[in-house]
Amino acid sequence: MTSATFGFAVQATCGKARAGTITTPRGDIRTPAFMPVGTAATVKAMLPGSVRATGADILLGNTYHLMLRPTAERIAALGGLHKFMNWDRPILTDSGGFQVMSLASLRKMTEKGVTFRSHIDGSRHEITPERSMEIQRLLGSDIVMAFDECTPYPADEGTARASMELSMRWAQRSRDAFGDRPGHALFGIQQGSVYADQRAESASKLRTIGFDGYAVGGLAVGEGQEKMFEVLDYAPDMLPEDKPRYLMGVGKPSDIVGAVARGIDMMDCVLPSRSGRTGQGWTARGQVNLRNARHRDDPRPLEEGCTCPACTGYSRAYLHHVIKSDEIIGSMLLTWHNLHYYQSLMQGLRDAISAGALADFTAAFHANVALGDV
Ligand SMILES: CNc1nc2c(CC[C@H]3O[C@H](OC)[C@H](OC)[C@@H](OC)[C@@H]3OC)c3nc(N)[nH]c(=O)c3cc2[nH]1
Repeated sequence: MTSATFGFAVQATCGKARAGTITTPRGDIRTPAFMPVGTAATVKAMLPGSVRATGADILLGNTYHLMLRPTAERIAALGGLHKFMNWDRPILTDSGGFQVMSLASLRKMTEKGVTFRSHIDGSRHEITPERSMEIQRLLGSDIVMAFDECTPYPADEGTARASMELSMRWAQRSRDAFGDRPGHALFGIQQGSVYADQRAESASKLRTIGFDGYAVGGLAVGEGQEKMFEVLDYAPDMLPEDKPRYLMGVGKPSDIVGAVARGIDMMDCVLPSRSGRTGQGWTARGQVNLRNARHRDDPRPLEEGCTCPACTGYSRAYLHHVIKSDEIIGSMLLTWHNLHYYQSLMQGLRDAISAGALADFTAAFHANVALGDV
């Protein structure tokens, strides 16, 4: 299905959890959704067709990385990011602030924006809300993130407030610069660290500006799962219930299950792909380290019953061998399995919400993990 405009409809709820559909001109996104990370115009070790085969309806691109190499202007001249990376479904791009603060050197932040030196060649660059909107327009992304500052953790109340208020001024500038682009969405990003009053002020300011979707930012920055859930017990409720809610940078499978139960509709994380490249398999019974010698004679698949190419075509012994030998196929197979597992988890969550059975699903999820891998 496609739609000329950007829309969101909830089909079922179970407690605070929602099962819905985001409609875009490039296709529908089933929610709750997990979005694989395609930082430099590729989901590492995967072909786009493979990413789709895992069940992904949307993937992520990175403003910071792509503006530095090959540049947004070059991608635009070549027909935009979808054509460039051969992915014709929806793409969401982050606005660059988080990456600048985590990757670039010699950063200087002012009210205007952030100047920095590229981590690739040391060249000088500037990102402002206006420049971030321009880059994301040049890339052609379907869902554009407002330019914000992800408040570091921990932050005292004064620091958090100053950071949140700056991000809200940048949110207004992002909205003004984005303009009117039918079929494209602009998402605002709530900040306020772990302070409920600041989270409420941020949400109120974002609602006044008006966005097509709302992200919960400033989490998964070292606060730990307990503290993150404490904030998620109230922060998503402050955002409009008729718009998608996106929790940025999350997370482990148990993070995802807990976030969905608290009203989150979209998530992204490098974990399944990045850990796949280091030989870590994610399964219904927890994490499996394929580098461990215990697998070297094991003829069984990584996960019984999994229908991914790694589990239907290969043994643990083979996966152990190619990972220890640092063979490229090791990254390919484990990335594919992990993304397949994550998408299967999302399908299970969507089905459970639609059946009004999220509590049972959650209990079974934790019971399986507790069994551990054998
Ligand atoms: C991990 N905890 C985590 N990640 C946060 C990201 C970045 C998400 C970003 O995280 C990687 O970039 C580093 C991904 O690339 C490796 C990006 O995918 C393209 C992804 O973009 C949505 C945040 N981004 C913004 N703009 N604002 C945030 O408050 C925020 C919070 C995060 N917590």
